[in-house]
Amino acid sequence: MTATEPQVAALAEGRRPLRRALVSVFDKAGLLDLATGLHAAGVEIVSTGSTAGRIADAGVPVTRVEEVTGFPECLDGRVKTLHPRVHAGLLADTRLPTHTQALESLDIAPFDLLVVNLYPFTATVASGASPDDCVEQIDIGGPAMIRAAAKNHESVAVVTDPTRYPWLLEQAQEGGVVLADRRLLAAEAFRHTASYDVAVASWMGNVLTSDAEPGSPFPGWVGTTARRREVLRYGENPHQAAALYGDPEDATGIAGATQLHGKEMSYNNYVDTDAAWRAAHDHDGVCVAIIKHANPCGIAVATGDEPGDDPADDPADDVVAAVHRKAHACDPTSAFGGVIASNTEVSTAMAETVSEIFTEVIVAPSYAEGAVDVLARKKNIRVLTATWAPAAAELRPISGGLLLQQRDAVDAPGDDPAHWTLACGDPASSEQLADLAFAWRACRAVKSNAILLAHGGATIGVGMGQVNRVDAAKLAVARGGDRVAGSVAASDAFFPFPDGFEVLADAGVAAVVQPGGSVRDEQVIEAAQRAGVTMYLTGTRHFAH
Ligand SMILES: NC(=O)c1ncn([C@@H]2O[C@H](COP(=O)(O)O)[C@@H](O)[C@H]2O)c1NC=O
Repeated sequence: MTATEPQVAALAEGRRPLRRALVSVFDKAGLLDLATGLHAAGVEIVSTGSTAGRIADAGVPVTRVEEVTGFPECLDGRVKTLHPRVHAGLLADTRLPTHTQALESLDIAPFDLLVVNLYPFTATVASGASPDDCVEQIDIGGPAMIRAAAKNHESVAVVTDPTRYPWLLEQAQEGGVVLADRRLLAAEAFRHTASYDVAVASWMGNVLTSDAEPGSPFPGWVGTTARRREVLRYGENPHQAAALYGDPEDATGIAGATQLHGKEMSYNNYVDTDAAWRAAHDHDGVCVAIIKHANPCGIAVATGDEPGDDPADDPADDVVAAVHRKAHACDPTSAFGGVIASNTEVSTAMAETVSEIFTEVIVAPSYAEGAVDVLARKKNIRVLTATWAPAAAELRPISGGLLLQQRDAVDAPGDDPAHWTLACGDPASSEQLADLAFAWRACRAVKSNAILLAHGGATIGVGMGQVNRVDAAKLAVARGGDRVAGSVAASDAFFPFPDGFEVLADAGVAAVVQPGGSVRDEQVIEAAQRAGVTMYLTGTRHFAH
């Protein structure tokens, strides 16, 4: 038989012809178009159980895999393709005469194409299915075939993603798949089985059983996989290349945020937006956080005194706009070029104010009608919607390894003022207690050492990232200016000496909340007593490094 003109052209391009395909897919989307197209391109189709049934029902010729193996599918589908006649056909390197001779002597035809997608293990686990049902959805034969074909990409093209079918049919019509594409497909295939195995191994080691040490939530192994979502213009600095990774199908959190307007997100935008989003979700009720370089330059919450409650209020004003104004008033100088996060819908009134301020990013769960148009008056502001989906644990790379810790949620007993200990002074008034509770939650968003001053449900001075608590207190007081007298303060960790506290007392702070637990607590409390300052101890610490 002599080659046709298109076949000669295809061979000259290095295309490997597709003569025989094995198709075994759980997700049948696009299957009939694929089978019809492959058949039209002259490809012989071998297929499993219900995949073969669908193809045959569509009137496309198909060979059932049992006809190839001479062995029935058995054990409820646990054994279908796990047979030397399948795997020899997928693994024979047809460049090698010894392999082709072996196939001939065993009367096995090679496969040029494998199309497989796997049992939906992750979706089954997510559905809350029983352990037996989850185990049943661990695909064994599919990954075995994918790995075999991917290893043998010199001879076989392997497709695991149904979105590739139209492309595959084009290749079939053009005479086959070139080696460069077979290599790409093989890499995709191994990533696919690797991600699948990470999901199975994580479930087996964390849910079905656990090798964590007694009292510890951490398993003996962690696996994580991520795909490139976006190449960023540059990293933290212009000379650093950077990209965003994650699960492109996961629309949660800041990595999965939707951008409604503005320039592309930068590396620093992502870092700051994540910090802002987290800060805005550390509070119940309406909260707006403004972040710069991962530190707050203003956080505020609704206290019930905002516009909207009183009929005399300006109808064009509202709670979230007022909360944003309070947050912005903390440090307008630093808020220039900041990132704003609101844990509630952004109103047009808030959008009007924000549109007057140079802002890098604004993120919220939603925007009132017209609010995005108002924000979009500024060409560059990035406007995002996102969902709040905090991970239970956080990974941080260090040289030579990774640190893993539980997320620092503000839900410890010490985060509830009802569990605080009044160490000295008069019990705080209800307004002061509300401000102390707010300050305590807000200081979790500040890089240590953190001292945060608050009044009226808003930060008024933040001292962050200092290597001693005295300087953090001085910075907070300097930023608070004439608003400090009568305000309240929170310290993210204990005062090791009275000096840091004394900076606050000298500036007129009326009440302080801190974890306590220093060997010099007594001296610190005595200093508070002398100064007539109310001091509460939480017993909980909120370092953020
Ligand atoms: N056990 C086997 O030999 C086997 N071979 C292929 N599969 C899987 O069976 C599914 C297709 O089965 P069906 O054509 O019956 O719908 C595919 O998701 C494929 O990955 C198998 N099933 C699970 O391991």
